[in-house]
Amino acid sequence: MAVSVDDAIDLAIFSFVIWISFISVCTGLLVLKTLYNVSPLHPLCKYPGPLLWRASRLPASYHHARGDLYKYITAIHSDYGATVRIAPDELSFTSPEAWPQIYNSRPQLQKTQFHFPPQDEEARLPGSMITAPDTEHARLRRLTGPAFLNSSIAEVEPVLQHYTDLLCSQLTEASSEGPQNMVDWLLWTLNDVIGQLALDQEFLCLEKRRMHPWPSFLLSVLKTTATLNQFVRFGFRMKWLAPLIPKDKMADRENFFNTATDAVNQRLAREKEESTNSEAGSKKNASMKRPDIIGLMLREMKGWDRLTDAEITANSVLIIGGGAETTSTCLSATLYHLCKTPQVMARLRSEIRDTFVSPEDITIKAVSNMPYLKATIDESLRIFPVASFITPRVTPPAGHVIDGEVIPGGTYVSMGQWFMGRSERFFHRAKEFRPERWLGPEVKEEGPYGLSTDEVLRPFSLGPRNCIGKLLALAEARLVIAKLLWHFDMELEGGQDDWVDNARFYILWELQPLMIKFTPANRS
Ligand code: HEM
Repeated sequence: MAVSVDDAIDLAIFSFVIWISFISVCTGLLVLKTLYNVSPLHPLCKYPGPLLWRASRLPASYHHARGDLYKYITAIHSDYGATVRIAPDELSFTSPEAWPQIYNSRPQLQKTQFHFPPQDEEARLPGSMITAPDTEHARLRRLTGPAFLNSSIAEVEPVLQHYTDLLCSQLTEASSEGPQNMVDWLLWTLNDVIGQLALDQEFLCLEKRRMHPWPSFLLSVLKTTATLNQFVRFGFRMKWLAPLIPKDKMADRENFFNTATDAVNQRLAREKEESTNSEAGSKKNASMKRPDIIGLMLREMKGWDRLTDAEITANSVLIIGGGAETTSTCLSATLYHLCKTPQVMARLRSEIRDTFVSPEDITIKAVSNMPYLKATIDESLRIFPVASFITPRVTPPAGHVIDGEVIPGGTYVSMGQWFMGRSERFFHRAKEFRPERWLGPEVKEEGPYGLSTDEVLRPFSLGPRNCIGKLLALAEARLVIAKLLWHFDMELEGGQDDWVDNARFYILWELQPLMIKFTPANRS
């Protein structure tokens, strides 16, 4: 049937009116919602915060994607107080009492999923422990936890020693070429360690002085994720956003998952072979032929209570993503503050050089007994908390008491850790890098708030979903700092005053180059 010109015009006008009505209704609803967000009717109306942030999630999402959200949260706490509203449905707390109420309550508050790569429909691997729902998480954590105990770390010590020594010998060579970018060197070292521990792979980052494509890929994914997740927060589905991701990135992703899965499969096949060949048939002996986290995990699994191969792969990938960049950031920040504070550097150098006659004496056990070294790392995690913004939790529908107030259901809640670490409210002379504050005779120094230093901050979070790698991270950090200071004298190249200020936090940190001049230690 032929359509007349008049009919076509009517249809076009009708469509136009429908669209205009639709857009007007949506805009009207949006305006109403925005007005409601800042009205006295909103359940969070009594919590202060900048008008735009209370009205819409856009400012928080924008700054999250730019990597400077932590700075804005800090500024909002400075301007508006201890508990602030950083989005229509989100609060940030700074009262230390709120830590366990958010991160260690019974039952657990649900963890939000907006900070990690979303599980799309075509996900190649199951979720890892960091995103798993609580019930599943408990099982994953029970099966992987033993691989991160002090006794397990002692077993993988040869790997940590090997790469720390390699870092020192490579730096000895490179130091004659001029100042070195320690952000790179430390990333290379920690990636070499974690590649060996998590996937039994030699990444050869230190040897080739470059990042291995896998950790590079994971870091780039995390940065893109910080942006994509903001769209997901506004109701977009990951599969709608996928076409926006360049084809070569998708190919990298495919390649990454294939090679990671192959690596784990090879490692598991070797385990089976070694287990069969083992003279005594003892699984314990087989697992420990080459010390790594997979071997330690497998040793703990019994009968039906096991991780599937895909779960081992997913969690190994998580450990690569979370285990190297975190510790290397802590180490970069520690070196930066040491170089900026010569009296602290001198005291720590004396502690290390007076204790150890030769570098072979520097063991994980020995460095765990050095008070000033330990205090220096604690102080570094105070002034530059690697987890500046720990994943928010959501209050249950019936509400939840935090810091003496009933917080309405469905509210996102988190702690302003960056603000707390730098606040005169909690720490005397908070801007100074002063490890001495952690060295009280019996207890740690008491801050203005009346709490000892280690009660204010939780750099590794707390509760059942805290950092599984805390002991490993601290062992690595102490070992690397002790060996670097034993071998070298160090000096910053120029002031680099903006180094901290220029850092960006997505899910992990992106740091500016940290240029340091190294000279072999003067032992006269
Ligand atoms: C200075 C170094 C580190 C810091 C400050 C740190 C901090 C944290 C924090 C705050 C969390 C909780 C995240 C959340 O609630 O979303 C976490 C989780 C986690 N971290 Fe670390 N981390 C460090 C090093 C490591 C290392 C070396 C590893 C492994 C080798 C590791 C593996 C993990 C894993 C697997 C989780 C998830 C735990 C779970 O969900 O049960 N981290 N980390």
